[in-house]
Amino acid sequence: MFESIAPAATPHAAYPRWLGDIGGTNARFGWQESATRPISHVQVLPCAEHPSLVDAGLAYLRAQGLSGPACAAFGIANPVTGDQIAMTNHHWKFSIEATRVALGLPRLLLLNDFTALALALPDLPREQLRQIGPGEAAPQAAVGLIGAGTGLGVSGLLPLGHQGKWLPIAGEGGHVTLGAGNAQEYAVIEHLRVRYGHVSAERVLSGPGLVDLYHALCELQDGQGREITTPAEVMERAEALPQSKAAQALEMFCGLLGSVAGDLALTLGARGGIYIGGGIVPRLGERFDRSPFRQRFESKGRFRGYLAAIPTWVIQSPVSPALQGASKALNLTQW
Ligand SMILES: Nc1ncnc2c1ncn2[C@@H]1O[C@H](COP(=O)(O)OP(=O)(O)OP(=O)(O)O)[C@@H](O)[C@H]1O
Repeated sequence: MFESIAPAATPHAAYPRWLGDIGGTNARFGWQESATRPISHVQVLPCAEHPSLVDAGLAYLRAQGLSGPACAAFGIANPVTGDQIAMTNHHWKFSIEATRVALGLPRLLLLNDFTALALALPDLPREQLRQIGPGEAAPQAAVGLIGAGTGLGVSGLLPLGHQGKWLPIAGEGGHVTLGAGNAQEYAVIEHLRVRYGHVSAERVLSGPGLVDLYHALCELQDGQGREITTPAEVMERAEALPQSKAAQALEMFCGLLGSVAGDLALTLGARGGIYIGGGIVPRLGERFDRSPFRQRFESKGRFRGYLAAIPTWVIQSPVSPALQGASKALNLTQW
């Protein structure tokens, strides 16, 4: 529990700061020299090219010629429930304390990557958001965050009183059970259930999930299409062949994302809006705007009107805003 989210005195406010956003595919690092300076030295390192987080971190510091951070905060695509981390969608496994020592850090804070991203939402410039559909944010209302990348990240912010303070959510909403909205989705989910047992939202709403969804549609139709093995290939084929199974997979992906985002909005009472992050949706560009996303977001029976009033935005920031959120987390006590 959070006892307080008031800004802490030093040493938590120490600089320079080393910031990280560690996903299942990419580790993004940045550096913040002082409270008044923007994050600089941003570099993306493919996780697969480094045997451990320590190796990736040291490679970053070497490449950028940086040393001696006063503290560090890394968002990571994982629950952070104690000292031991075993990444859900990558093989890195480590002790936070051993990592702190190996990197020579006076303080290392690890938090969920979408909790970090949620902390950055109130400061996101409007020009880095693209609204999908209608709706207007209610002031001082909860906001939701969902993002498909290697996995499916979910978080949000709950308003604390009326002083513009927010409580970020550290949950694992990507692993909720995925529900079907029509017979075709039901058939795909049933196909995946036979394979995985539990079909979480992430089993479909992620990069690997898009490939599995495409393969499920192939199996349920003509059995052709196994040569496609990456989400980028599914997207390319969908773009080239609008009647293809790849295009159907992408439509279904967007519709299911809308449905899960609508569930999140209902659960949180997120009348402040739903933000869409992660690496997949921004790559869809305007195709996402034309997709069934928004219709499925609103399609919740008697709550259609409630959802129609809630805005949905795609985050289109050039630099991962989770780095800013990680920096903000360092200013909060109890982290
Ligand atoms: N050109 C592309 N088109 C579609 N998908 C792509 C493309 N390039 C990469 N991807 C997919 O995007 C996903 C990575 O997204 P992102 O960069 O958000 O990941 P991440 O931050 O490392 O992951 P996460 O935080 O979800 O664990 C991977 O599944 C990858 O295959």
